[in-house]
Amino acid sequence: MKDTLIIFDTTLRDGEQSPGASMTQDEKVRIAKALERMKVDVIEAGFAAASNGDFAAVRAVAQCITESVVCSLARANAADITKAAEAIAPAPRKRIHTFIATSPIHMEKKLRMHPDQVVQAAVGAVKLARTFTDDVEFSCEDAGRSEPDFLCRIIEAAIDAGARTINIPDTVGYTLPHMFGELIRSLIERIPNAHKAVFSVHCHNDLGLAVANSLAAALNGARQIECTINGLGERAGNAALEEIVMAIRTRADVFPFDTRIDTTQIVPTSRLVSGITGFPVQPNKAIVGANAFAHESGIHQDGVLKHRQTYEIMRAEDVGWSANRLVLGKHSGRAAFRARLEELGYTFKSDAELAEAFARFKDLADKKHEIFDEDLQALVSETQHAQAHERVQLLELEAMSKTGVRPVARVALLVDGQRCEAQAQGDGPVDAVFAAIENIVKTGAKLLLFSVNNITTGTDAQGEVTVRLAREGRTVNGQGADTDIVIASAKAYVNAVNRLSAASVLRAHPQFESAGP
Ligand SMILES: CC(=O)SCCNC(=O)CCNC(=O)[C@H](O)C(C)(C)COP(=O)(O)OP(=O)(O)OC[C@H]1O[C@@H](n2cnc3c(N)ncnc32)[C@H](O)[C@@H]1OP(=O)(O)O
Ligand SMILES: CC(C)C(=O)C(=O)O
Repeated sequence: MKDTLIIFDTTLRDGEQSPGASMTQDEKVRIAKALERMKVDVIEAGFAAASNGDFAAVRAVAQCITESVVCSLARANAADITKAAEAIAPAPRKRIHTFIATSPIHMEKKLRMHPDQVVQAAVGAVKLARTFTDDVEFSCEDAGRSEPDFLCRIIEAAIDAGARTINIPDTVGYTLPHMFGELIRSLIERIPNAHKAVFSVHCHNDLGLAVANSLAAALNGARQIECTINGLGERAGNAALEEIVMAIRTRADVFPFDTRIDTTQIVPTSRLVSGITGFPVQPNKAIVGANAFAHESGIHQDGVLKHRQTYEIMRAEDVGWSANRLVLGKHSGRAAFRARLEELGYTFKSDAELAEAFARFKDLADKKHEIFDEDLQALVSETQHAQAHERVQLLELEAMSKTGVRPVARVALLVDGQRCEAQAQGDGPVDAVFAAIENIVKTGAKLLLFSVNNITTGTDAQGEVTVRLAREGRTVNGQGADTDIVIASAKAYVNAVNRLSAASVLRAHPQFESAGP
């Protein structure tokens, strides 16, 4: 019988610390539900003391998650811990995760505390957290650059104070796998009460070693790994959940433990997180990249056709992709469309939602001869997202580009049920389209990012556009997909406008309220 490795997902907390990845409460709840479906053991829902919005989001997650443990991060002080306890209170299974830095540089330069004060703060924090829940985790921030003797001292004290999980973060991604593994092994061996706690690791990817360091730690006794979907996280990100889980599953001959993760949920969850944050997954990303199970060269294709395992170490279906190339086109019907999407892990909430997605699929099939899984996933997340927020809809778009003439665009939108039209010139067709939309919705928002990715290959590929808008301290990402990138851009802009509206920013904006013909 193998040990169980606890998967602690921090997409909603450390993942959200990726610059530009902030999520609304509703989006966090959708991600938390997907994580629960995937059977993640612990969901770090946020940092309750960070803001009222973070508090409300942690609470909303705590109200709807029943199987996974819901956790909030808290500094080692009473105010943060009390807020965390209040936010997670509705969850049937709850954890407070308190932390303080233990490296000489952090203690001296950042906290400006003597090591004795740091130990005292850690003990006080753990004791206070234990008055709210038995499930308390303590992290030694920047453990990767901390002195092992001091780590032993503070961890022993934290366990005595009641911590049941001890997390050893490599906060700045500085360690190397053999060193980090050795650190974990020696801590477990040297700390007399180590057997009373689960040892955990939280690795950052500054040198691209987060997954390798996490696995080295687990091979040396850690039994919890903290990770995020698509490896999102502060700076270069955290260890990617999908890589950790699939390395352990695929190399079961090496790892004396397994996780409880339902791996078929990996790809749908990755797509959901990418759609919500606006961070595209690079095509060659392990497990969840569009090319992760694609074979391009003849010798490889020949090998795979004769015997799949010649070039595949995992089955695409096991992580939520399809093994066979999807053959869906303009002659397909609703039943095949729905069945294919169900195989991909999507369910439709209503017949209306299915009908809308199917209509979009037919439009797309008219324009491109091959529809891939990624096209379908983009199409469905667009439909589901549109239904959640659609206050503004794109009805018509005409953009004109001609050498020597300033591009001009005309758009027609449906704003709260009213048809509105406008036209504008711009430096390019996309600029003109954005200006025309702004002439109607008048958000005054600042465009922070515009990026185009092709979802599949070929000149008839769908372009997936991400637009980031900022207004009154609120930043949102909008996404749109189409074979025509000007239309995809307009959809993305309208999507972002809807998100601003959903975030209440525009409700208070009189010009938006009065937008009309
Ligand atoms: C490694 C990590 O990922 S840790 C998590 C990082 N995540 C975040 O910081 C996101 C949420 N943070 C926030 O919203 C804000 O930083 C808040 C609300 C927590 C604090 O805001 P402010 O009170 O304005 O403080 P500010 O962020 O400027 O500075 C942090 C303060 O916390 C102290 N601090 C940092 N870590 C800890 C800790 N673990 N325990 C106790 N105090 C700490 C710092 O020394 C500093 O104190 P000082 O103001 O007395 O110098
Ligand atoms: C708070 C801890 C776990 C953290 O995020 C880090 O050290 O990177």
